[in-house]
Order: sequence, then structure tokens, then C-alpha cells
Amino acid sequence: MYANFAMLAGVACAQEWCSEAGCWPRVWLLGGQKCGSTAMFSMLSYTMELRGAEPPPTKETHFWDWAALQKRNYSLPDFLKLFPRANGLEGTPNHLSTPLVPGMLARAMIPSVRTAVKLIAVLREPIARELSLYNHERALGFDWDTDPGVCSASGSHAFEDFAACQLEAYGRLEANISQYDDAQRKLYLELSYGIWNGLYVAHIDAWRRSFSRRQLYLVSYDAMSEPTKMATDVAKFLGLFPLKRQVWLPVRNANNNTKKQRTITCDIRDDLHAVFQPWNARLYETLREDLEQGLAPEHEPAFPEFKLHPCGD
Ligand SMILES: Nc1ncnc2c1ncn2[C@@H]1O[C@H](COP(=O)(O)OS(=O)(=O)O)[C@@H](OP(=O)(O)O)[C@H]1O
Repeated sequence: MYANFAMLAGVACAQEWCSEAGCWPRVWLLGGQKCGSTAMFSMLSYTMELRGAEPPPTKETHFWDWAALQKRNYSLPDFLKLFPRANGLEGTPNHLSTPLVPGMLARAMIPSVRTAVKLIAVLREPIARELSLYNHERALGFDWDTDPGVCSASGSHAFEDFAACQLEAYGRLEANISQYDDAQRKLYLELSYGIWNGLYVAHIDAWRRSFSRRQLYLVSYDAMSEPTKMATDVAKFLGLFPLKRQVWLPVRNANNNTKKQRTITCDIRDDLHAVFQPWNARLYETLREDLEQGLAPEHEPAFPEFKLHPCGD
């Protein structure tokens, strides 16, 4: 649909993006984790001719988050090799929330690339996000992070147990969360896949310390219910030709197995909401100011407030 990828706004020439090893991805889908990022990745790949890592269509390289967490050695050529062409799309959904990733990336890029890459993040109501995570790990039968001390979703009897463990960890660590820049591995990991990921404004603040807000396009998860409009806005942000046909958004990663927990108790919903609400309020305020002051990308729609997650006892 988009034959002329060189139309990407701000891109001078392919040489700047590519070296002998390979190319920098031009578009980074940062996450969030369990926010519909797999569906979004498919839409970006098929509608906009962006290409995941080799062998395609690999969505997640986990290169930078694992490097930041010292789970792998850092080698830039190894990363660039994964993107042999200049229309790369990186889609590791943990990048949004992993401390140190924005700074590491910005330092690794030459200035012309650093100021031209396009970053996209989908944000979902954080309790729904956390429930989705719980269901995913239960469906897998194991937790993505097996460090001792990390709350186990797969080992919990119900979402309420997992969330209670997360709330307890949050209570212990809350005072340190403001020191985001210095977030230690332990602090991140203890809350990593649960509450931490839903503290969106903290993560966005971290990214905008290393990249311009104009490069970071935020999509509400709810906007995915109108895929053509959502995709049209994203295409404008990417500087690509306007869409000429309806866009279909596939459903991915829904984990619709019989064990999927769909309802949560009102007690746990309220406890989680009490944690997320101030962060959400800061998010809305920040995004409103960005729009008013012209700091947001030109085609980013006003961000709607999250609807309170339903509950039932
Ligand atoms: N098209 C579309 N529209 C709206 N929502 C969608 C869509 N496709 C997938 N999903 C839901 O997104 C959840 C999975 O998110 P991710 O793909 O980001 O998960 S992952 O982090 O990559 O594992 C997961 O949410 P839950 O069903 O609540 O678990 C998917 O159902």
C-alpha cells in the first residue's frame, strides 16, 4: 500500500540508517505489553510495508530490554543485522517500560537517526492490561520472569492473588519509584510485568528525556475499535501516503481458553485503581499540556481517559 517508504518524514537517505552490519529500524512499536501490540504490529507490517526483524515477521527482538537488564551482551552490529533493509519495524513491548532503554538507544544512535526515528506506544487501561498479562502467563503455564521474589501469575490461584502480591510489592517500593532514572534491576523486576508496566506517565517521561515528544505517538487501546481512523492517523505520523482503503485489525494474543479469568472482584479492582488513578491523572494532564503547547506529534488525537475497569463479586 505504501510503495515509497523514503517518504517517511525526516529521513534524508538510506545510508544514514544503514551500515555494513544492517539498518536501524525506522519505526519502534514500544508496547505497551498486553496493550494490543501484536495486532498493531500486524497492521503496521501489512498496511504500511514495514518489516519486522529477520527472519520476518519477528516482532520482538528483546535486544534492548535484555541488554538493559544485563540478560545479554550488548553488540550493536548483532542488532542491526536483524534489519537488513531500511524499512524496519521493532516491536518489543517491554521497551516502553524498561528503565535505561531510552537512554541506551539514544546514545547508540547517530544524531540524524536519533532525531528521525518514529516511536509508537499503545496505552490500555492498566487494570485490564494487568489482567491480560495474568491470563497470558496462565495460558503459557509459566512466568516470563522467573527471578525469585517476582510475583508469579502462573502460580497464583486467581488474578486477585497475583494482584495482591503486586500491590504488596508496590507498597514496599513506592518511595523509590520516583527515582526512575536510577531504577535498580530489583525495583524494576519485582513489579516488572504487573503494576510497573501500567505506570505509563513515568515511562513516557523517561522516553522524552532521550527523544523528542514529537517522535513519540501515543495511541489509546480504545482507538483500535476504529482501525481505519487509527491507522490513518498513524500513517500521517509516519509521513506515509494517506490510506486508500479500509484497514482490518486482526485479533492476536487473545488467549481465549477456558481458564481465562474475565471478571475480577470489586475489592481488588478498587485497590488497583487507588494505585493507578494518580498515575493516570498525571498522564492525562501531561498529554493535555503536550497538545496545548504543540509538543505532541501533529496528528496525535486527544487522549481519552481510561474507563474504569468493570468488576463483579
Ligand atoms: N484487534 C484487537 N483489538 C483490541 N484488542 C486486541 C486486538 N487484538 C488483540 N487484542 C488484545 O490485546 C491483548 C494482547 O496484547 P499484546 O499483543 O500487546 O500482548 S503481548 O504483550 O505482545 O504479549 C489481548 O488482550 P486480552 O484478551 O484482554 O488478554 C488481546 O485480546
